[in-house]
Parts: sequence; C-alpha cells; structure tokens
Amino acid sequence: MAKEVELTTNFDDILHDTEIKIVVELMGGLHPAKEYISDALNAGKNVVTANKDLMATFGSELIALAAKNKCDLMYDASVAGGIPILRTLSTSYASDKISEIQGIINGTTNYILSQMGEKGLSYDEALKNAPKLGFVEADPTNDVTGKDAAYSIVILSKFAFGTKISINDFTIEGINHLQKFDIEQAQAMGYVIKLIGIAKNIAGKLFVKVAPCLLPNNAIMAHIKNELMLCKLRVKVLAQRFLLDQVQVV
Ligand SMILES: NC(=O)C1=CN([C@@H]2O[C@H](COP(=O)(O)OP(=O)(O)OC[C@H]3O[C@@H](n4cnc5c(N)ncnc54)[C@H](OP(=O)(O)O)[C@@H]3O)[C@@H](O)[C@H]2O)C=CC1
Ligand SMILES: N[C@@H](CC=O)C(=O)O
Repeated sequence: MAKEVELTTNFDDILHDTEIKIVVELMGGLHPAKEYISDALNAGKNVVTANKDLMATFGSELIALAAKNKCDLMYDASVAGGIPILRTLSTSYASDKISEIQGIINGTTNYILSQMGEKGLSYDEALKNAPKLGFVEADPTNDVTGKDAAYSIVILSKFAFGTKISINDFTIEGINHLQKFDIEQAQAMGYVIKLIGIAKNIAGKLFVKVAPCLLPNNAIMAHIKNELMLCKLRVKVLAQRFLLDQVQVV
C-alpha cells in the first residue's frame, strides 16, 4: 500500500474527516454496516456498497436517507456485479416492460452444483473447495440455503418491477440438502440441477421464488457453469434477453 494512504480502524476518523467525500463499505452483514452507512450519509458523504443483504433489507430507508442528504448511494456491485445488471435494468429497459427475470444469481451454489455434476464430488467436498475462489460469503450459510440469491431477487424485483418485497415474502429453498444421488438422477434423465431465482409478473401479481430446478441439458442456462451467473429477462419489446457474467476469478 502507498505510504501516503492513511489507515485507521476507527470509523469516527473517516466520519469526521471533511476531505473524505466517498465512503466504500465492503464489510458485509447488516450491522454495523447500516449504522456506518447512515452516519456517512448524514455527514454528507457519498456511499458505495456491495452489501446485498443490507440493500435488500434496509435499501428503501437508506435510499431515502441518501436523497434527504443529497448524497449518492451506489450499489451496483451488490447483485451480479460482474454482469452488471442493476445499472442495465435502470438504464437500458426504461422504455420497455419487464415481465420476468430469472437466473443463476449465486456463484457459490452454481460452482458447487457444477463440481458435483462434472467431477462427481460430494456436496461437502465441493463446498470445501469453494472458498478458495473468493466469492463465497464469509459465512457460506446464506449462499447454500438460497438466502443470498433471495436477497438478490429482492433487489432485482425492485429494479424490474418497482416492488418492495422482503425475503420473508416468498419461498426460499437452497442446495444444502442435495446429494450426489440427486445430481446423478437428474443427469440420467437428461437434466442438470441449478439454483434459480425467479420474479415473474403473473396477471398483475408478482411470483417470486428461489429453488433448485431441473433444466434440460440443452437449455442455455444448463451451460452456465461454476461461478458464472446468467440472468434471463422477458421483456415486451425486446422479447428475451440473456445477461451473462463474464467475471474470471483469479
Ligand atoms: N465476494 C464476492 O464475490 C462478492 C461480495 N459481495 C459483497 O461484498 C461484501 C464483502 O464481501 P467479501 O469481500 O467477500 O467479504 P470478506 O468477509 O472477505 O471481507 C469482509 C472484510 O470486512 C472486514 N470487516 C467485517 N466486519 C467489520 C467491522 N465491523 N469493522 C471493520 N471491518 C470489518 C473483514 O475484516 P476481518 O477479516 O478482520 O473480520 C474483512 O476484511 C459483502 O457484503 C458481500 O456480500 C458482493 C459481490 C461479490
Ligand atoms: N456469495 C455470492 C457473491 C457475492 O455476492 C455468490 O456466491 O454469488
């Protein structure tokens, strides 16, 4: 790190430094991230965060606080930042009508399922290898139980449909109960298992779910492997759009 970069472990040093105009929060979790971001916004600082748990849970409150303080609160990296999808949804589809968004929106689970399917690893073996690659949450529980994908679909629904939903409003099923046997059975029938998040407008009502799904081998999404993500949009004018994450984990 360059000598002129000052380091501190005291948040107040950042808060009271009037030369700091932008605060970047990358600690994760709800607390104290929420308090730090709120304090930074109230101090007139712009904030950048990749914290999807926080934005899915307290996003409306924090966005209102940013507006009140005439500050920017940027969180494009919080959901499939490698695509990137939130900015794309807010800019490229402004004149279109989205009726469905679905996809592989968690890299950890896609990696685990790919490794189980292609290398014949057990769930535990695949999970053990995943953290080395850097995209697993500090506590992988949220990834494997589908909660991380659920947070993402909450934020995606807000951008696609303008809804304010919480992860308690819909069914969430993870991959933590899947065994090698399940993957093998799917393969024997010509399918792969993928953890899919979906938000769909059905006759004016929003259907939202996160669950492992069987996809036929020839489906585009079946070919999205390891940590890659893919979002499929169904839109009125442009029909189907596929947005693929091209991030290479190094
Ligand atoms: N990893 C990824 O691919 C992606 C992650 N994100 C999001 O980015 C955020 C960070 O993820 P990631 O980098 O993987 O997480 P890590 O757990 O690897 O890093 C978090 C860092 O924050 C520090 N930290 C945690 N709590 C505090 C605290 N109270 N005060 C000061 N420092 C703290 C940790 O320090 P220490 O280790 O000492 O505890 C650690 O250095 C999360 O919100 C995650 O959801 C978003 C997109 C992709
Ligand atoms: N843990 C997430 C990455 C960060 O949001 C994932 O596995 O996709």
